Amino acid sequence: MLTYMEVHLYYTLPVLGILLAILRPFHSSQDTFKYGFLCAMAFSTASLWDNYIVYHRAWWYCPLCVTAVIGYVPLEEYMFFIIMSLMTVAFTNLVMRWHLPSTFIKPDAPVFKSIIIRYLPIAVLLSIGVRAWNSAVPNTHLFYGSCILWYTCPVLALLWFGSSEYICSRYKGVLISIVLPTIYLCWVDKVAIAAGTWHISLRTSTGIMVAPSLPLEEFLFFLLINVVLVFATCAIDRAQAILHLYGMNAAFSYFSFMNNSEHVTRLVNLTYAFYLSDQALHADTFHDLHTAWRILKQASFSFYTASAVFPTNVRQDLGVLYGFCRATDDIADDEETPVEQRKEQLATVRQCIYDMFATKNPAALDWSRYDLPSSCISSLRAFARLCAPKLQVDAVNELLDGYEFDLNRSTVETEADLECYSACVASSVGEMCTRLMLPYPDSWTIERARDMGLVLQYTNIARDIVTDSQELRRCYLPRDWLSSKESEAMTTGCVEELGQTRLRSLAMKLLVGRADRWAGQARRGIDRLPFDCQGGVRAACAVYMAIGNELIKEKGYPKRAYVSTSQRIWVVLKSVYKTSLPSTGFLQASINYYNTITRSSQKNLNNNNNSNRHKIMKTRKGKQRAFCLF
Ligand SMILES: CC(C)=CCC/C(C)=C/CC/C(C)=C/CC/C(C)=C/[C@@H]1[C@@H](COP(=O)(O)OP(=O)(O)O)[C@]1(C)CC/C=C(\C)CC/C=C(\C)CCC=C(C)C
Repeated sequence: MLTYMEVHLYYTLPVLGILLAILRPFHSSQDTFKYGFLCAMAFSTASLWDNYIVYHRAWWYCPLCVTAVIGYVPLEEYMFFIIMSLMTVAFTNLVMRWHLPSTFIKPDAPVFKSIIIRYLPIAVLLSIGVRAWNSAVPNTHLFYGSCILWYTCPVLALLWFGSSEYICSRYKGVLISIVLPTIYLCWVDKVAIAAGTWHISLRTSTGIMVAPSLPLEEFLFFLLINVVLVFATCAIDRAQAILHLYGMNAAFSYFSFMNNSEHVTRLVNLTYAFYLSDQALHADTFHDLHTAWRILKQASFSFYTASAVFPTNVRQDLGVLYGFCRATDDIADDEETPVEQRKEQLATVRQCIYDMFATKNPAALDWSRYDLPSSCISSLRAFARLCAPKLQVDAVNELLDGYEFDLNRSTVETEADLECYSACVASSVGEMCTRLMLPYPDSWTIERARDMGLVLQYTNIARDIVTDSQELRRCYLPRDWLSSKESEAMTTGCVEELGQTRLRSLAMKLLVGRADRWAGQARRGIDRLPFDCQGGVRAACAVYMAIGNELIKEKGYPKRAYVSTSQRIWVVLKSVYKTSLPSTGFLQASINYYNTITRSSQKNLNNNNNSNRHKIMKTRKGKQRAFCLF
């Protein structure tokens, strides 16, 4: 015999535990609201419904298999409402969280098609619900099945009203999220019925079996309840995305809303966003967001991969910030556009930023005033809407100063110049990222974020020594690290003249000799970020650091160190689950490199480099400080 509690202990709770463990690092306050709201709705409605059908003997349980009965229903059944809701919603999150909800909202879809998609199924569902209500006569064969239909169809009609197009856009994820939990729960049901834990009355059901010991009504129950849960998850994701995009960012501590009318307002906003059809939303708002998101997806697989780990709202903001940074960086870097024109465009961006931070409603600027490429205007509009209200203008202007340094092809003469340039283009980004994640960051945390920017920028430069020279005729290495002949080779694209060993030593000087100064302290800053953002930042930075790791593991010096997709995903998962990170490999690679260069003859290196490198390495003799980011 199998008790109902054993059904939970052997079949439902282990699966739920595994799902929640997998999702733990990705859990956000939005998820807390989703789980809490859907469990509360499922528990409250299912408790009443289940007591009604057990009262009419549609199914019953073996008295020896339950620990207690509340009303007409066993305690374990009430537990099942919560467990099933959590299981299906968690699985849906696992399947669908990797794509940004806003990218599935399409305000420019044809209105007529939208009306048909939205209202025709609603009419069908409501008519089924009414007919089922009339057919649900106790002690008849249609009673149980009809009760399932009148319980679920009206809810499905409501959910379809609030998210039909979104669900259609995500049909693959929706189908997977419905089918797999349904199959599993039907199997558990079959096992329990075969074991005699509970029994479905033939008096109130059709007697049609979908599989041995699995009545049609049970299959219908699990299928439709899972459809409700998945549709509800989609509806909440869509509504939250709309709220965030329109600045009505719903704080998800709804459970405290009783003592704060602001949260009631936000709950009302969430309901209003649920009610809005895609066509009622501004097409430009979503077009700008999709443009920024496409820039991230196409320009940096490292950051795009890592972005999937962040909570949805933060992910969206970081993606828009990336789109702004990339679109404006491309203005400075676009060699096909005359320098003077690029300088004018950069001045226009500065003016736009000035206007943006000078007004209370940055999204309402007159964008026709700014003569910039359309993708740049889109990125700026999305930036104005989602990022500007949370940022300080100084960091944005600092970034533009870095672009101006590049545009003027200013040279990096000393390490101080390199650090200053890197602070402009990377520390500013670290500061902006932090302000998007942490509404009121303290100055210490901001400084650590700025340090992290330096770490990534130095990695970037170490990776791009060859491509910067060959493609941009640029050299970001301090001139006082190089001989005049080497500087000449770098700025004329003849970087290969330096030789592999020299290039490696320069890269190592950047990574192990400089970047690691900031890496350790930057790490402590991550602990100050919101918990649901820490994994993402660790992942974003670790993916980037893996580039440096690859650089050091190479025998020669690669044209551009590359981390494979599978390796990026592995690094992200390692970072997120907080196991040992690439720095272990990085540490080992640095130790190997140190042993190699101290053991092997250094005759082929010039004296200048020798003294510098030995000076750097001497400080580490016996205590190989590696580039330990985490
Ligand atoms: C997860 C996610 C989407 C993060 C977005 C981060 C972001 C907004 C990056 C902007 C990158 C960018 C294009 C900046 C313009 C200037 C520039 C090129 C900077 C260099 C970046 C290289 O980016 P990418 O690899 O895409 O470009 P290339 O292919 O090399 O041309 C930089 C190396 C700077 C990157 C600096 C950061 C991302 C800041 C890191 C700091 C944090 C995330 C803050 C951490 C917080 C604490 C408290 C430690």
